[in-house]
Amino acid sequence: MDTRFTDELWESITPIYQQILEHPFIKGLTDGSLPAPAFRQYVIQDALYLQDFARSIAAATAKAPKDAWAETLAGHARDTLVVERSLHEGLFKDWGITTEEVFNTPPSPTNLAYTSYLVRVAYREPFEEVIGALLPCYWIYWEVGKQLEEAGSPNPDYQRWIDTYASEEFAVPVREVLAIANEMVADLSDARRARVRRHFVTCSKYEWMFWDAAWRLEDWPVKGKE
Ligand SMILES: Cc1ncc(C[n+]2csc(CCO)c2C)c(N)n1
Repeated sequence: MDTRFTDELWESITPIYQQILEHPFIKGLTDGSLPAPAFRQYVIQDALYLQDFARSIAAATAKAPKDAWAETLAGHARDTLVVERSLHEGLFKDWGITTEEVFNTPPSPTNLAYTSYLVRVAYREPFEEVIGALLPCYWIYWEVGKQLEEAGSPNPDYQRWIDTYASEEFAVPVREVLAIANEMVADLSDARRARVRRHFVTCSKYEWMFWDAAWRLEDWPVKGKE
């Protein structure tokens, strides 16, 4: 498998990835210093994020030029809703929050910006650009999961989160989407590859911002009747 394209993509986000590893939210997962309200805000916002993420993969499925890719992506759209929800629902139960309350929570400004970007790319741009936008979500979580696994966490909730993303089970969809990314660029011009990379970099920044927003307990700076 020729991985030159995805190697190049990762190369373009190394400074962003370093800043993710150094972020106090990520450091706080392993040393246990992450305040519980920040983790809780993260998990609630993530449940909302996954609804739109799943729909963006479904849109990529509809645009896939090869049946094999459509088949893979259809499975990911389903698994996003089913598998990750199980991690979240266990936590909501422990915290005494109902799923209704979670889904009635307004998305934070950063969450809305990130998901709106994903959905916009998914609905109006060509297949390869949608994959470029979706890829950081898979890949960064896998790399972060593997990195944090070595250190572990004294907090069982944080350890469970780390275990989810460091697991071999989670590696399968990551490898599948990386393979699609490398295959899809075979006949693409440099200009079209550059557009894929642009989305990849933008969404990698949003991944940093998503953790940062929870860390800051980000809220809307003005209030309406919610
Ligand atoms: C903000 C945010 N970014 C990435 C993920 C991880 N993730 C969500 S869906 C999916 C694809 C496979 O189900 C992956 C890897 C997350 N949970 N939250």
